[in-house]
Amino acid sequence: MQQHPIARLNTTDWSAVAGDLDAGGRAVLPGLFDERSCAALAGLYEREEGFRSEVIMARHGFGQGRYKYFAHPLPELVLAIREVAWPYLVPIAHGWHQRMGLDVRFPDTHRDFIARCHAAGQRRPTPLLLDYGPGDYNCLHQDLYGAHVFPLQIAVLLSAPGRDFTGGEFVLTEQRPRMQSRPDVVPLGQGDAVIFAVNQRPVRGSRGDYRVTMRHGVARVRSGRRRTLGIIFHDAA
Ligand SMILES: O=C(O)CCC(=O)C(=O)O
Ligand SMILES: [Fe+2]
Repeated sequence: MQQHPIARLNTTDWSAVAGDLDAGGRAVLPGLFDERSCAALAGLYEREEGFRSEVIMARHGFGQGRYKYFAHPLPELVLAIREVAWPYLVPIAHGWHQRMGLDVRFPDTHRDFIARCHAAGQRRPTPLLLDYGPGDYNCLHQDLYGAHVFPLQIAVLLSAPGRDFTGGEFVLTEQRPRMQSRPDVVPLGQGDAVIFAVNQRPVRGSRGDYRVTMRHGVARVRSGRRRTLGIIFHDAA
């Protein structure tokens, strides 16, 4: 039997994750969700209750497709992932902040970070479910929702490529100083999670660290339906 997502987080090789994030601004956790967890989460999209809003992406020029932000109380699994992943991700975030010369440091618990967001007026939950049909896509973007930003986020692919949909690749771009953006397609299977940079990350150069700017998006879905769970650690203004 496959491990529960939380057990899977606790047995992850986080130094390997840190290495991947330092090398390329992203790390894949294969099979974070088993098929049952994927189906349970993806199936929530049709429900009326449990969400604070739905966004039709084309109306805002964000792409084509739709997404729903969860309302409080967040699904238990989403809450648990943020709380359990937090202490593993904070040292990585601190390493990046130190190398980028940013003063911000994060508290020991995610709960305390949320309290910080709330005190600054960032009170709306940001975890979301995304839903794409044939022809849909997600333009390159950054999930910044206010001054308080945790520099890493997680997306979990809930649908099975090849079986549920074709196309719809997860894409990152990296903008290096004075250079054009470099694309990075991240192959994901059903239940795989990708941890990636929200905004900037440090890269080691011959004369010390410099910053690159990351964006993420989704290539056109060719056929079928593709659903994703997005986990952002800061709340929104
Ligand atoms: O659907 C995806 O894979 C991308 C989702 C996304 O933009 C996010 O989780 O912030
Ligand atoms: Fe996003």
